[in-house]
Amino acid sequence: MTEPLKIALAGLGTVGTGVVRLIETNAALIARRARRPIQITAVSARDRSKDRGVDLSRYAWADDPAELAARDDVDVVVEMVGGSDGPALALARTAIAGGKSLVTANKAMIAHHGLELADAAEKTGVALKFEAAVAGGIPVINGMIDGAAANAIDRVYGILNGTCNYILSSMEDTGADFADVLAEAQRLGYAEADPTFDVEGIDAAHKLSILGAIAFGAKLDFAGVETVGISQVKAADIEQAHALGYVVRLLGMSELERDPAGDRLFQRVRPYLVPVDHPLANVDGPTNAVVAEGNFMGRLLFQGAGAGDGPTASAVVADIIDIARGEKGPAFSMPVAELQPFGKASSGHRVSRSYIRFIVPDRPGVLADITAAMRDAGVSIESVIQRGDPDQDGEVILAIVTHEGPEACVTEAMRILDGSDSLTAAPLVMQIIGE
Ligand SMILES: NC(=O)C1=CN([C@@H]2O[C@H](COP(=O)(O)OP(=O)(O)OC[C@H]3O[C@@H](n4cnc5c(N)ncnc54)[C@H](O)[C@@H]3O)[C@@H](O)[C@H]2O)C=CC1
Ligand SMILES: N[C@@H](CC=O)C(=O)O
Ligand code: NA
Repeated sequence: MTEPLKIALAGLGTVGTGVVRLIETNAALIARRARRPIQITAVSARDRSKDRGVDLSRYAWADDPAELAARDDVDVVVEMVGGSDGPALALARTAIAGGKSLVTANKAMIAHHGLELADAAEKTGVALKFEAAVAGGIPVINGMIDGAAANAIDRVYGILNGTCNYILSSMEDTGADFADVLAEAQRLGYAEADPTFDVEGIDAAHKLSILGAIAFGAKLDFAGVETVGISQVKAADIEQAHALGYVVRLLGMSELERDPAGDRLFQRVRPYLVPVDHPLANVDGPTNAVVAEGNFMGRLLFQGAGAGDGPTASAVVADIIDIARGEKGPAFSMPVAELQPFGKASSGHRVSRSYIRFIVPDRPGVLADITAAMRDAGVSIESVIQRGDPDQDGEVILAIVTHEGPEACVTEAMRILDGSDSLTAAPLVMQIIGE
């Protein structure tokens, strides 16, 4: 019998418990595919006595996850604790330095420290793998590194956060309140420990920066992602979008802008209006979808569960199986030293149609102030929609759809209106994506 691959699991929450259940349920199948058994030897979490619905009595227990990296009966450390720094990073560094391969689901840690960890893994000759960190159960990292390896990729974009997609599509279907849907996403195990990371777009930005590094061979640049979340999106925006033939989706968009003076990387996460007949418009619930455009393959669409215990565990165990088969390729598809430090492309010169929602007092002159700001900034208006009566505070929602034009002009119009007494809240701008 071939020697088993011995693994230690740090973190036994949604993902960690899913991994135990998957490895136990599919042990024989996994052993055949991995060409050797996968054996859990030790586990660690905060609370030993908690009932997780899985039997942990066969595995050694460590109160401190860092102890796992020092054990002789561990070949691979699997980090499912979370957090960009703290115990997760300490464990990752110690494991790699000690010659153990690392599998992690932690996009925050990879977005902040992935290059350092990948470099260390190259030096010690171990594997660093993080398929679960981007789009949960969808094999998008493997797909980009292996399946799309022959292509120059110019653009990669999609729905990268299951919690936000669950919130937006539930609000759309049921008219439910933002806070109630978020609480349900937390109960189902989709949300981050701090759900601000989900709703403010930070989690999607972590994933987008990782994806961009792999797709373009770029030096990972999380700080370069322009990030806006969904916390300002109101039920009225979703209704309005629907009336116009769109749905609202939080998208991550990453594009390599070719320029003889030096290519630049555009990275942005924000809510967009997506036409109802676009493939991303039908992506509902915690489902994620990633579109990659390559010069020979054309447009590739990956779609599947982006969050939750089973799908995420599936991605974690796929990485473990790859390691069992001897796969140790560079974490970001090429050695860290070869990744390109592209400059940051700004969004200002990008051309799009925009939806701009204002909350205004119900009095004469307000519309004139707004349209004057648009005129002065060079924004051409396609339609103005005021729906319904003023609410109990005497406020009215006013939505403007612009013609196609440079985004910098919309930004300038918002600057002119900043602090105006014709607005009672900051406006919300959402770009409208094309086909
Ligand atoms: N829940 C999901 O659908 C997905 C989660 N992820 C990532 O997987 C990782 C884990 O996520 P979840 O399982 O959802 O989190 P969770 O909160 O359900 O579980 C975290 C586990 O880590 C342990 N832990 C936390 N702090 C610790 C500490 N200081 N020392 C020892 N143990 C500690 C907890 O006891 C718990 O067992 C995170 O990096 C998350 O971003 C990735 C993809 C999907
Ligand atoms: N909180 C994340 C979990 C998976 O990455 C999400 O909602 O997508
Ligand atoms: Na994935």
